Amino acid sequence: MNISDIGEFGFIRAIQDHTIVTPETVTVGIGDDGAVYKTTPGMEQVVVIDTMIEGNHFIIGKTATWHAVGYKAVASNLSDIAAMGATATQLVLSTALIPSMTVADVKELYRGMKDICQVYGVNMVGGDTVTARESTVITVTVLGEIEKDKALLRSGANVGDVVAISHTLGNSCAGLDVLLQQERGYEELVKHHQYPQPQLALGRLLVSMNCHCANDISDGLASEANEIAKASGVNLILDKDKIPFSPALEQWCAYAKKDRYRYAFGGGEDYELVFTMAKDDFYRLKKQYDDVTIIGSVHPGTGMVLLRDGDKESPLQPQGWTHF
Ligand SMILES: Nc1ncnc2c1ncn2[C@@H]1O[C@H](COP(=O)(O)OP(=O)(O)O)[C@@H](O)[C@H]1O
Ligand SMILES: Cc1ncc(C[n+]2csc(CCOP(=O)(O)OP(=O)(O)O)c2C)c(N)n1
Ligand SMILES: [Mg+2]
Repeated sequence: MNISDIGEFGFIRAIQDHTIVTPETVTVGIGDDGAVYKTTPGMEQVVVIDTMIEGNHFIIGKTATWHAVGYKAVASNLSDIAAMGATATQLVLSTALIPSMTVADVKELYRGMKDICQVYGVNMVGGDTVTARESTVITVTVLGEIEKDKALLRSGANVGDVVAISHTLGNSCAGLDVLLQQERGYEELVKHHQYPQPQLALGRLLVSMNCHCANDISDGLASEANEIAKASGVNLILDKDKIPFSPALEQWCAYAKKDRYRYAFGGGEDYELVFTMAKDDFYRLKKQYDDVTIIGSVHPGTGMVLLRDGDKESPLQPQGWTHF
């Protein structure tokens, strides 16, 4: 059965179960002209949006399943919420779907979204449905909350801060290459590509540990580090040999003759956090959350990123994934 067989209202009926995870915050969910939800007194509201397009962001049967597409469409939004240091609360979305998409596939797409919403306590409170001619487009908006004046901004890096990242870089793009080249194995890399984990818990810890500045790594470290340098009006110096990689990525690079730095700087979709804070605060953080690594430092400057390789320093251009 296709979605054109059940119509728009049949479609909504098919997906509206299990959309509310924290009922105490939702007065009206799916089913009316608008959703009505409660906010926590004293908290500021945060809103983010991200779109995924078939062909550009995923190829069904080759780089993703519908379940993974749903999961990742929400994960990329939650990653932006994490980069602000906020908690996620509500979600609305717009789906442009091809009429010949099967009801089973749509249910898988929504199962992926509901699975990650369940993990992070986010309610799906509404959406919009239109038909697409050639490729599916999914736009998700997530709402979140943060204590007044505590949001982690790209503009907050201070001279003297360390620059650090969470976990390791490059796994998602390497996983994409594994899938596109139809190689076997490397499940860990493939999982990073299909099911990225938004760093919400770390974002909250960063807020509590006086972090000055954060950005999520959706377009590659080169691009995100340059955004911080520019927004903060400082220079970042990154040490090439301090960038951490997973053993799985190193194995893949050795096998496929790929450059791990190209993955880290320009790969994108890692959804790790890059952040800056005072060194003492970083070591306090490290005691509570070990999977963070110092990769550089913040210096007076005009908004550049310099990459230190041995005793050479050269500008790291903001090249990464862009849509144009
Ligand atoms: N089409 C658009 N219309 C309005 N604002 C936009 C548009 N695209 C991006 N922005 C805004 O520009 C800023 C920078 O976006 P970007 O660097 O792409 O963030 P991210 O990498 O987190 O998606 C954000 O505040 C974002 O909301
Ligand atoms: C089939 C396919 N080709 C290429 C990519 C790689 N890719 C697509 S979008 C993207 C960057 C992140 O997407 P964007 O929409 O810019 O996220 P944002 O920065 O807005 O969070 C990357 C690396 C992919 N995921 N799938
Ligand atoms: Mg964007």
